[in-house]
Amino acid sequence: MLIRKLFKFESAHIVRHCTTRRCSRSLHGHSYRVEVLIEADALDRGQMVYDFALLKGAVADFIDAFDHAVVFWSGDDPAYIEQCKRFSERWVMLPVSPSAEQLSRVFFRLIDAVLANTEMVNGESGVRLYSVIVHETDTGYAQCFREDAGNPRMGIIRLEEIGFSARVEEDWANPRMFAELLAREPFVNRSPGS
Ligand SMILES: Nc1nc2c(c(=O)[nH]1)N=C([C@H](O)[C@H](O)COP(=O)(O)OP(=O)(O)OP(=O)(O)O)CN2
Repeated sequence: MLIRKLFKFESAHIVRHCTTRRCSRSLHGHSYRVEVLIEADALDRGQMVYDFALLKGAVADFIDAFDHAVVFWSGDDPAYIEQCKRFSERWVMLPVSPSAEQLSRVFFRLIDAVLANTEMVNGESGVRLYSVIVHETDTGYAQCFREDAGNPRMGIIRLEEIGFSARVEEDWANPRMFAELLAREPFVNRSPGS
């Protein structure tokens, strides 16, 4: 069975080498919507695949990292990167260009790592990330499946190569969340309200 949770954020980017000049040469923003689809073949003690409330912790915070942030590719012009960091205290650096496709892969890698590192304490079983959909506009979206997230022909996404600004990390409930994820320290799946 599948469940789906919707998240929203607004952010700015440039997508180098895309076909339109507007997109590849001018900083512009989008109101993104992110659909996170999770599957399981069993239900927890609450008779749920995975309690929606549990997605309001680390998963929500990782997506919120992109909110009111400028998102750039580490392979972009160093002068542009320097100015992004200088004039925006909220920024996210990615090892891939911030197209909708790559954002869906980045979110897949992050959320998959969160779930893999999560200690399930309410009888959840076989909980797996199925897919992530990133809507860049009302009319265009990209959908990442597991085989896309790890596809080297689309670019390797190593979590250690993602960078969040200090301000972004300070805004998280746990500012050490990303460092702990990289260190494979376990998350406990309690919701923020419990
Ligand atoms: N496959 C992709 N195509 C495009 C992407 C992308 O990430 N993946 N991104 C862009 C730009 O970021 C652009 O700003 C959005 O493109 P577009 O849909 O053309 O934007 P509009 O505002 O014109 O949307 P309409 O709903 O069609 O008015 C370009 N392409």
